[in-house]
Amino acid sequence: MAFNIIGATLFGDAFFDWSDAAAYEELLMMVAKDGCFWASYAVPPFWKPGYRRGGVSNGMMSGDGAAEGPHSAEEETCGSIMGLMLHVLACFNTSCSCCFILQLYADIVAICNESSELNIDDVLRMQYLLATVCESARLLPAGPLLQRCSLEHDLTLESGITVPAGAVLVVPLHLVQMDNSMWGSDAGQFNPQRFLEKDVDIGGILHYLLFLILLLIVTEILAAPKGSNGIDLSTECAKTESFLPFGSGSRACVGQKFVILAISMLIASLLRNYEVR
Ligand code: HEM
Repeated sequence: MAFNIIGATLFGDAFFDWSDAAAYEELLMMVAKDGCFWASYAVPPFWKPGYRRGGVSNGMMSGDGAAEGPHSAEEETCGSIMGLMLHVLACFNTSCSCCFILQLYADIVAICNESSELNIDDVLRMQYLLATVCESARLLPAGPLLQRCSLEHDLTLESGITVPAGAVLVVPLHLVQMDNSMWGSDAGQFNPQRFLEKDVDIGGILHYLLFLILLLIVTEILAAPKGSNGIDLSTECAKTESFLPFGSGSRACVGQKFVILAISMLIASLLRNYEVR
């Protein structure tokens, strides 16, 4: 009810179809995001007339600065409820971000205390930092897809599907990297911790090519039974294969280790020297 009254007040029914569930959800997300953004600024609350007169326009508002009369007590109450809800959301997000940053900072400080100069070996020991960079690349891969094409031969996948020679196979990175069956029910959430759990090996990701060669040696040449060395190789491989911001296989990005280390080094240097607000 609160959303409908506020929505009708702010956006007008002419601008929005309230029976459209998907659009409604999108609107809620937009309001939530806007709410978090505006919550950090000293602007009048958006349910007050001054908010619109201030010329705020985000595409869904009329933005023409039309004069509003004083709002009713009901509208004010709904506005307060809405504001409270947005603040709870903002507090939750803020506390999550603080936790991540504090853990990162703790990781960096613990290692930097030992030496004054920050070097690659230090960064390689910052497991939480590396995990954070990997988790960012998982949720927001720089490229949306990978492509593969078998030029000469048809390719039969394990599932039995045959991809004809010459057909371009597109791998949608976002879908693979947010696959619940691979990453768990919280696949859509930012959680660097997942890379520190024992069945995901950051070293394996950083040294992916080496990892594949080792895997080949262990599983095929020596024909060692799976898990004989205490690690479930099929799980390791599957997890690593569902982490593809730098591609996979013989055509994987040659710069991937450099990139992860360079980003980690930059973040470590920044967080070590500056307080980020
Ligand atoms: C954030 C930075 C980067 C991202 C997200 C990225 C991502 C990728 C991706 C997705 C591929 C295709 C892999 C595949 O098809 O399996 C690729 C290929 C490649 N990348 Fe990167 N890359 C980055 C930075 C770099 C840097 C810094 C270098 C050089 C030092 C580099 C060198 C290459 C090369 C040479 C290939 C082609 C490899 C081949 O076809 O054999 N990349 N990269």
